[in-house]
Amino acid sequence: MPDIQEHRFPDAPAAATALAASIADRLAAAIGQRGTATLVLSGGRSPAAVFEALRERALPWDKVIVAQVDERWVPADHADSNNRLIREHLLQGPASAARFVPMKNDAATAREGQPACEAAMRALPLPFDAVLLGMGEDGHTASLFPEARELQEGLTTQALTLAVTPPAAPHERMSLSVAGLLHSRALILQIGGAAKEAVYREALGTGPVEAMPIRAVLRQDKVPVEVWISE
Ligand SMILES: O=C1O[C@H](COP(=O)(O)O)[C@@H](O)[C@H](O)[C@H]1O
Repeated sequence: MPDIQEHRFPDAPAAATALAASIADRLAAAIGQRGTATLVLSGGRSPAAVFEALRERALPWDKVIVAQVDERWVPADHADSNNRLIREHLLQGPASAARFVPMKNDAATAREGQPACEAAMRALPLPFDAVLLGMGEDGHTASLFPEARELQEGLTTQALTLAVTPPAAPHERMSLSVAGLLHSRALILQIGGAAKEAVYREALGTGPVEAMPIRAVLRQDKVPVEVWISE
């Protein structure tokens, strides 16, 4: 089992503020030690408030590299684009000086775009300083979905990235693999609300990783995991 540290908050705004402060401290420390910091971000609904609190933090943003945990293969201005979420909620004001390395490229499909995406991720300083994860109520994290035909590949490949067609969610995706997620100094999992906390508690129990891919993060022993829970 990894070192799992839980942080609990009475509501989402309190969790977002505290999590943003913790991430900012981590980035500042990385910049102090290595000159740059690499922050790898999830999309979906959960992280917007964290992004908004984080962009208010005083950091040498030009030394921060922002990359993605996963991306829907849609144009950058699409409502479902994680790229758009990051640009609109984080990369504003002083934080716009950060270097953003999006996953999506010009290829027509995620499968065709994967080699260039892989090269772009491999060109980043490794290990990443922090990876912010979300989790769906089906136990998926990044775009590693239960029952996706690429799930085994995502769990076993040594490539950092893979293309995924979700079985029950829109858009072909690009996702970090488990190996990609574990190229990190810290994995930070956001859990909002009672339903997701129940899924997270279930994932801590026994059962196959394939049924709840978040277990691949919760069962490894290479990278410490922080779980930020809001009620
Ligand atoms: O599809 C995705 O889902 C997960 C969870 O999203 P949320 O909306 O339930 O917060 C997210 O972590 C991932 O980045 C996203 O592409």
